Amino acid sequence: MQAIKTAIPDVVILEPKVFGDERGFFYESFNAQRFAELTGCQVDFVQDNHSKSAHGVLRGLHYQIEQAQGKLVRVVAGEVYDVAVDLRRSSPTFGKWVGVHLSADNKRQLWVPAGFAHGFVVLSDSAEFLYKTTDYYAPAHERCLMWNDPAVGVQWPIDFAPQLSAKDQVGRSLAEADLYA
Ligand SMILES: Cc1cn([C@H]2C[C@H](O)[C@@H](COP(=O)(O)OP(=O)(O)O[C@H]3O[C@H](C)C(=O)[C@H](O)[C@H]3O)O2)c(=O)[nH]c1=O
Repeated sequence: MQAIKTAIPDVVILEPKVFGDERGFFYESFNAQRFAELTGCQVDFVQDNHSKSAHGVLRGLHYQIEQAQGKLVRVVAGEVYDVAVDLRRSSPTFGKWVGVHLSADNKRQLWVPAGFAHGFVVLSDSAEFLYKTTDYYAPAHERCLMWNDPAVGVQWPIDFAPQLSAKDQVGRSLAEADLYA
């Protein structure tokens, strides 16, 4: 597993070492010691999530204002464009975003620490999205940052209107959103 830096120092792409042979492939999708070495974070993941979405679905941009979740995300079928937005007021990269293509083919993962809004749009016919979180789901604390706030300016690689849940259709702008310290 190796780490690839992004424009936001705390957000790290992890690229596993894949062992291929005539049977197929093997790779360690998570190793706590290696994760800590590569991210500098000592975390305990408490929940695994798995979602499947059709082409053009955009889930996000979500965060929990209390019980903030760090997320280690990956795609095991298809391809998504995955985005993290820094919502930490005290951060030098407050309001900045990073995006990365995650796919079953590239096997890349993205570490999104607590303090960020997170989401993705599906670029393949469908995508299966797996992720670990550092705190439990807390719906009362869930918030949604609008996916297309010009003040954030995420450059989603789509030329169509994404399919959004009712909740995601009424996301807040950065100016109105609840933020972290
Ligand atoms: C997130 C979550 C949801 N649920 C239930 C609540 C709903 O009945 C159903 C679908 O929830 P929702 O529409 O919020 O799912 P997503 O739109 O995929 O939400 C996720 O979207 C982006 C990608 C994120 O980063 C978050 O992890 C998460 O907010 O699953 C649970 O039971 N536990 C959970 O941890």
